[in-house]
Amino acid sequence: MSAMSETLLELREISCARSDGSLIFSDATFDVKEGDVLVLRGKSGAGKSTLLKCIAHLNVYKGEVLYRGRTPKAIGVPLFRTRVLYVPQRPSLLPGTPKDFFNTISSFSARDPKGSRLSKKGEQTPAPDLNQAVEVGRSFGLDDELWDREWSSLSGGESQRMVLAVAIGLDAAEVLLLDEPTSALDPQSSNSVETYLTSELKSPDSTLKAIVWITHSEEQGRRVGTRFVEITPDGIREEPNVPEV
Ligand SMILES: Nc1ncnc2c1ncn2[C@@H]1O[C@H](COP(=O)(O)OP(=O)(O)OP(=O)(O)O)[C@@H](O)[C@H]1O
Repeated sequence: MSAMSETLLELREISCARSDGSLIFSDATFDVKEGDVLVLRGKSGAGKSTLLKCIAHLNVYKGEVLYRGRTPKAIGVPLFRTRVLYVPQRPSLLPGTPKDFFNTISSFSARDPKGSRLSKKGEQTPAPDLNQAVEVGRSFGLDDELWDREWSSLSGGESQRMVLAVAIGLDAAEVLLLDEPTSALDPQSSNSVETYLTSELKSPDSTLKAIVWITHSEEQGRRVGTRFVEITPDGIREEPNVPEV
């Protein structure tokens, strides 16, 4: 293995405009390295969700995003999106069941147009396993039967945990882009999500290597974060690491 803290993402002068041409934010330039939990903060409407969607190539933007030194287009956008996975805050508009959703995304992850360049040397990328996602769901307190329910029939907190269980169970993402992942959860469920994600990140066998995490909770930010980036109208700045109290 090469040295620790490999660079996974490089953002270079990302800016994003509204349809009227006014800028939502500009000059987002930072790297995401292995082991980072980069907490993204800012007022409501500052552009946090928009920035995550730009990183995932789900929004039109100016500037450049590189994943392991390559552009999303060079990798193939559907595959790139499984490696750098945006996890929405509200999945309620999805059609079908969580199981359907898992299978649809699995098919993107299996479709690897550039062959083995992204997988570990000599290894075939294994097909995602629904059982693994169901396992993760159990650790978040989700009953197995929920996988066959329509998204629209799940509670806000159930669907929020379900989307996370899918994202982790796919076992394809090296970087998760989490958009207020526990906003609808009670403290206990929220804690199980935090614990699961941070221990996954520390496990050497895990595919997951870094997280960009939007939260409005200072406390949660302090519990999970290793780096802190704030979006303000004046620009995007990284804050010095606040020492543990
Ligand atoms: N599709 C869109 N069309 C027009 N404006 C948009 C669109 N998406 C986002 N915006 C605007 O871009 C700005 C940033 O929105 P965004 O959702 O990224 O903010 P946020 O920081 O994530 O906010 P919150 O904390 O409330 O979730 C807002 O002014 C929003 O109204």
